[in-house]
Amino acid sequence: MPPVKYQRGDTVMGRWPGSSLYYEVTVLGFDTKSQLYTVIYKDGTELELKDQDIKSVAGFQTRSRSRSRSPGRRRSRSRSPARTTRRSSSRTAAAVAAAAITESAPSSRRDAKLKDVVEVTLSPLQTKPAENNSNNRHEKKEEKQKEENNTVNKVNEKAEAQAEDEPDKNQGRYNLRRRKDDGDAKPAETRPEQLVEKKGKMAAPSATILSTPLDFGGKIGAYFWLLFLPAWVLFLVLQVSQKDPSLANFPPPLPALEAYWDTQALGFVILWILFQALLYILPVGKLSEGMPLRSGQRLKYRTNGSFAIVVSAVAVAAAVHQGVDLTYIYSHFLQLATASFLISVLLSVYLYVRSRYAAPEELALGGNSGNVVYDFFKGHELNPRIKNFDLKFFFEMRPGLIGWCLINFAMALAEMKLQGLDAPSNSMILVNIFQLLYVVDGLWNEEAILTTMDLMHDGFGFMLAFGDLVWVPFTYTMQAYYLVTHPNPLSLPALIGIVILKLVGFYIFRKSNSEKNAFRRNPFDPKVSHLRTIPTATGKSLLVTGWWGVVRHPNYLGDLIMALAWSLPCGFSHLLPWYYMIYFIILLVHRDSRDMSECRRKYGSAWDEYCRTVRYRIIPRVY
Ligand SMILES: NC(=O)C1=CN([C@@H]2O[C@H](COP(=O)(O)OP(=O)(O)OC[C@H]3O[C@@H](n4cnc5c(N)ncnc54)[C@H](OP(=O)(O)O)[C@@H]3O)[C@@H](O)[C@H]2O)C=CC1
Ligand SMILES: CC(C)CCC[C@@H](C)[C@H]1CC=C2C3=C(CC[C@@]21C)[C@@]1(C)CC[C@H](O)C(C)(C)[C@@H]1CC3
Repeated sequence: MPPVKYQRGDTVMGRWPGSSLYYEVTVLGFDTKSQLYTVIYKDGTELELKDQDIKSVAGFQTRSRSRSRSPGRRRSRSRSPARTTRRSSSRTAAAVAAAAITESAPSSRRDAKLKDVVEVTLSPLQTKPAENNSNNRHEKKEEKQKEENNTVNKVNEKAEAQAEDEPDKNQGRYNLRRRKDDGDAKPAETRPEQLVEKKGKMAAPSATILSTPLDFGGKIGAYFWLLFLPAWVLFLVLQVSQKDPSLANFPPPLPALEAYWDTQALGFVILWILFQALLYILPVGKLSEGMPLRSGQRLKYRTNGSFAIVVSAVAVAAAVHQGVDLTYIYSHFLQLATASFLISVLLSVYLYVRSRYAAPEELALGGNSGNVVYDFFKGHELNPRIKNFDLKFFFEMRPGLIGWCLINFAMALAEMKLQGLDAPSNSMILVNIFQLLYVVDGLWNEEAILTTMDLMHDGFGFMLAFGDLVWVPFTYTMQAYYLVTHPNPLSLPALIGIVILKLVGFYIFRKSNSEKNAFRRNPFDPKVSHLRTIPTATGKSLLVTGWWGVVRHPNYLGDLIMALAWSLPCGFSHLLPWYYMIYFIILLVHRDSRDMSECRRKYGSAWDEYCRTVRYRIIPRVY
């Protein structure tokens, strides 16, 4: 094995893909497996380069002073992938990297240019594992399509682009591998000392595993959240079960210890999860491909969520028909929550233990700090699987999500029973239908979850396990639970107004999520190919018109409008049914800033350009 020439933190000259230009870069790490250096350009763009595409700074500085080309000339040789419009061209990745220096010339500059061209053209295709061949073909096609898509959008640049097209078209052939763009976001502003270096158990001896900066208050924060989140759910469950759940009755009295436990409740939760697991593994429905991983691999997911919810609904209806009293869920809410919590803890422990044996490329960079508690909380392994059974996907989309609808339905039955009604109240019907629509839509468009942050970037640990099994089913049902004993009759105009609000929110949410998903899957898709984009150095582009040109997270806007429509049917007597709305604002604002810094790290100046073009984050002209 050749020695590792450059060390983490070294400043060297890295070739810009598809050109003979070299820029000053900092080495972030070396992957012994792929034999590639991860380097960061001055504008924050990260790429993976081969050893022969890196040169020491010393030789360059002397030569470049006498031989630097004019920017115009430089541009005609190489088009920065992070450039789309004339306006942006001066600021983008390569251009911003102040230290752009032309290729060193061993004897004469012409020879050097020639040498470069030959070097690049003859560079062999990067060979990938045989089992990925079809995927690779797909990826290449997709990349080509992306490139074409970008070219179509660059109206102002047509002439310039023509002259520059060749290097980009050939990019797939160069051995200058692009930094993969799935989950390997590393901090643009990261200086080597900020990077966490860790040797994975199964890693080759010198493999450097990078981790993104800590989130959620770091290591101390992880302790806090581990204690706070279960305590908060307990508080909500106890508070909502009070006759008067107002803040005047805070804190709710703690029940005796034995009141938390019911073995039958644990049995029901386990049965429910197993039932959902059975539906998930049935060879029914589509097999969808996830986004490319750091290893280049694309996982396959069984996206049969609609099938699962339909079968679940039939099973529940059959059970009710057979005389099963679903109001048990209402009367044993605390015990069911405790049982689910226990399962989420056991699941998280299992996930953490198995993650210790995972290969480095299987780890989530966000949960790879080296601190046991933080990594346990945030999720260490990106896509834990038992054979083809994807644990993160399954738990995020099935038992808790479908369980949420089951609990809401049980609350409607409990309302009828306790209030002596023949049918649920209007408010209860609205809450049930609205949230059912949300879940059914999520399952119907299950494939779209594969391009969300959780699936692409976040590891599977306590946060998501608890979120999926406890948080979603036992706190998202707060409105329905509240309505069981706190009726809130709605006037017809109020009802119509709330329905309209929900539909508006749903429209924005669905359209924007589908637009991004369609674009990420195939930028050449006629549904999205007319949209303008900003290319980035990773090969992915960013939408700047359509929904993603209105605000940076149009899907969050739609989701928040829907959340408002879920709380309104409960009226204004108490704060508790508004809990979801308040929590959701905090969650989405935090998620937005997490995503902002991830994208800044991934896309460098292309992201800045996007933010300059699309100025507001979630609410147009407000935030
Ligand atoms: N009910 C609930 O409890 C929750 C619901 N949600 C909902 O789930 C859905 C998914 O949300 P979430 O996973 O947070 O994030 P998004 O689906 O918004 O995904 C963000 C990613 O989209 C890509 N992206 C960002 N901007 C652009 C652009 N201009 N063009 C193309 N791609 C872009 C980036 O990934 P890349 O470039 O790498 O592809 C970015 O990391 C949302 O609708 C949200 O409201 C989320 C959390 C909780
Ligand atoms: C416990 C923590 C404080 C927070 C945990 C957050 C999780 C509960 C959420 C993170 C992202 C989620 C998504 C959905 C449910 C909530 C969690 C898991 C989602 C499946 C709901 C249905 C939607 O249609 C969706 C877009 C598929 C959602 C994806 C994100």
